Amino acid sequence: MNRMLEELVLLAGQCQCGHRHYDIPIERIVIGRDAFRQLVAYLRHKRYERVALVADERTFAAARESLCDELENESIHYTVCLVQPDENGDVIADERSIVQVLLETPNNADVLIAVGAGTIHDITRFSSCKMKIPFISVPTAPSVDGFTSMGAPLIIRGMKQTIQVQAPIAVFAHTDVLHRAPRAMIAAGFGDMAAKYTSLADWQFAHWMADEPYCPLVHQLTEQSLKTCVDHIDDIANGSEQGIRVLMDALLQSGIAMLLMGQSYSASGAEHHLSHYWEMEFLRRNKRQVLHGAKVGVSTPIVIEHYQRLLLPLLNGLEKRSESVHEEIWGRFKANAAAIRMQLESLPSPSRVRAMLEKVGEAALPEQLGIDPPLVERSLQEAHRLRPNRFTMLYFLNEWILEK
Ligand SMILES: NC(=O)C1=CN([C@@H]2O[C@H](COP(=O)(O)OP(=O)(O)OC[C@H]3O[C@@H](n4cnc5c(N)ncnc54)[C@H](O)[C@@H]3O)[C@@H](O)[C@H]2O)C=CC1
Ligand SMILES: O=C(CO)COP(=O)(O)O
Ligand code: NI
Repeated sequence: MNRMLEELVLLAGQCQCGHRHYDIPIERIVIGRDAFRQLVAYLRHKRYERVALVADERTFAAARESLCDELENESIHYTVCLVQPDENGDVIADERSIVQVLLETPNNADVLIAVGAGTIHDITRFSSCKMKIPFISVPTAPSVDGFTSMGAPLIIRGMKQTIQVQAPIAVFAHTDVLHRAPRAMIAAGFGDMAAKYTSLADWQFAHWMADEPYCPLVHQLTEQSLKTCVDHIDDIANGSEQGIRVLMDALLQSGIAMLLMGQSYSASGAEHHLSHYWEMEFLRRNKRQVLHGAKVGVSTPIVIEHYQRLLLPLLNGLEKRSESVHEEIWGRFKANAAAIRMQLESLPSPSRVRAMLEKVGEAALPEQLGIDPPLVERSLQEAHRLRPNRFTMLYFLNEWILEK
């Protein structure tokens, strides 16, 4: 794994895309049965004496025995902050959780350790950055690609917004812990990767249409992570050791791809915006949350269907510019029409994506997650507004083609 890290640092250093890539602050990535022993050796090497663990009740239970034994054997002093769930039993990366971590972390802590999945990482990532100390990642489930990124998607006053803060300085993933994670979380990890079909297409589109910063290397790294997951779908579906490892490698690599851009362009397109919209609506309705990867998994074929249904006819009638579309925007669309068509036609069919999701034990349709058709419809019309500076195909359709 560290070879992968070294290669990425080298590749990023040599990249000719013209954008300044963010430095990768991650010094070590360990995925294995001795991850916690190596974590303790790393803490010693860094001379960290005051360590603050951030977890929730479930994630702490998943890692406690092996992790705390190692820390205690080496007499490393640690405190534990167990982030409290909300009224529905969900731990949310919001103001309340952040304040709890800030209150319960000793002022002289040297480092925070996120012991959990996506939510605990985002709370820890944000809190540690504000405390001006580093954080270390201990993933308890291969459920998202956010462990190695620098963005923290937070719910602030009910709105899901992503704030760029910091990446971890090291990742220690214990394979036994990951292996014992609920199957739904492993399936969700696959869902977050399947979402890259549309996030990459949207990113490429935004670059063509609105000069959004773009890097072929970051695109390629993300695409490669997606491909490896698809190639090993049987292993992931079986939850085999090999499958978990492949999935975790892919999630970490996709996270580093985001980190290189300092933004989630490569990993989050309209399918993520739909998911964020649903998440905010569930919070408003006081409904139990649905896993992020499950939501972006089901939204991916919806977005593919939507794009192919609405954009292909536009591409077939390029001479008929509707009055509503700005001349320059239409000009760009026309100039890139062949590439956009190829992009749309190379996406897998919605039924193929749904079959993949079903294979890993993931929901294929939003209804299976309690997301009703009117909510899906509304999100297709409004979710692009959550990220108004991303020129996704959904943004293009809603702002220039459909609403006017
Ligand atoms: N920073 C970034 O770039 C990214 C951030 N995210 C964010 O991550 C969040 C979602 O994270 P998820 O990992 O999907 O869910 P999560 O972190 O909210 O965890 C879901 C539930 O699973 C439990 N859990 C975790 N590990 C467990 C284990 N080993 N055994 C039993 N229970 C366990 C947790 O306690 C929690 O109740 C979203 O807010 C999403 O926006 C997602 C992708 C990228
Ligand atoms: O979930 C993510 C990538 O998988 C991050 O996306 P956002 O930047 O939209 O929060
Ligand atoms: Ni995601």
